[in-house]
Amino acid sequence: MTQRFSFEVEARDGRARKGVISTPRGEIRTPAFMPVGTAATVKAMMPESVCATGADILLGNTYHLMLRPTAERIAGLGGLHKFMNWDRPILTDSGGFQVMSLASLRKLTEEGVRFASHIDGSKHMLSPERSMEIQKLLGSDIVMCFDECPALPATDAEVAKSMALSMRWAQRSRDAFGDRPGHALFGIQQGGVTKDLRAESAEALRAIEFDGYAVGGLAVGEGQEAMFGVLDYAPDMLPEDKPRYLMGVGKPDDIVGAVERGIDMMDCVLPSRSGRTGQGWTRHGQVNMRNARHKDDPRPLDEACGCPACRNYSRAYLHHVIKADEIIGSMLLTWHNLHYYQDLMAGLRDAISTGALAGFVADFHAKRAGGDI
Ligand SMILES: CNc1nc2c(CCNCC3CCCC3)c3nc(N)[nH]c(=O)c3cc2[nH]1
Repeated sequence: MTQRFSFEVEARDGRARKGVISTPRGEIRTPAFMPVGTAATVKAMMPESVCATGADILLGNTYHLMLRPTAERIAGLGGLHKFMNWDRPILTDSGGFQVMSLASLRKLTEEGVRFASHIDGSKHMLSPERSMEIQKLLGSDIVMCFDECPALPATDAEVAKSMALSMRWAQRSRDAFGDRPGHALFGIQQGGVTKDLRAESAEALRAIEFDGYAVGGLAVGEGQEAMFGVLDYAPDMLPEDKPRYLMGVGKPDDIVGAVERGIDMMDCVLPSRSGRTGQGWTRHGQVNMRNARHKDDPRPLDEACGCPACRNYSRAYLHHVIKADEIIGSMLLTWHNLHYYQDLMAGLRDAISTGALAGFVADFHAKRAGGDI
């Protein structure tokens, strides 16, 4: 087991890369999908179940954990890994994005963001320095810079101003992070959908030097076409030998398109959140298990899936427990969705290592019937 953080690209197919990130807490096979564990739990999943789906790393959340139970309490109890019984790598987001989407009474200044908790209205402040301190208290293996993600629609001037602030915050994050062997700090590229601003942001981050680089500021409502338009150039502006993390993405077809464009890591609440609402994601497309047509269907959700839900239960049963709002409904569909996402990542990794990505992608799209199946 290494005491350092490192990334090795093992194979390429076009712009896509297959590789491995080595950390003191274990290896991360890339391209990787990272399940989201916002409040120190991947909702409806035991940690051993998350591991069984094939996930090498999960996400924690500075914003939620600083409010409840607080980072100091988690540190006092041995850190986030021990607290949530997950001894593999954890990446934590820096909190800025969640403040802007969840908190109220927000005041943004050069210093940082003052806000009121969405839980109890108490007053808090996040800054690059405070975010680094919280992520250190949590003990996360991959720390994200404290940044500002502009809400769309935004003018070029607003995007430029926000990106410049994020780059100053990136320097302050780097300075506050210090030297923590075995722990990584990732910079976050901003710049909206404007190529010149994306280039300026990439140059600013290169000059500061990070262990990995995220493409931020996307999946905020711009749509897949505009997102792919940015991914047609933005990842290649970032250092080729470091991991590239596309934040907040996405649906299965978003993931396939992002991997084709050189992305190595992704996270999204979709498979877990939609699992709780009865949405199943399969190789043939999306299935709404609340639909009455499943009432008498003895078949599994996905014949070709090896997850516990598909091995041991019928669509009729899944439909019943979802409609009855039984807890096992969320458990089974979340498990299935996370298992499917990891199956997809394993397929992408295999395809890249055998130079067969184009065929894999063609087959992926051919299998997906339109609409519900
Ligand atoms: C869903 N779309 C989207 N998400 C973005 C996120 C959040 C990624 N997911 C984090 C987990 C979710 C809760 C706990 C951690 C972004 N985060 C940052 N810091 N910066 C972005 O530009 C940024 C941009 C994002 N776009």
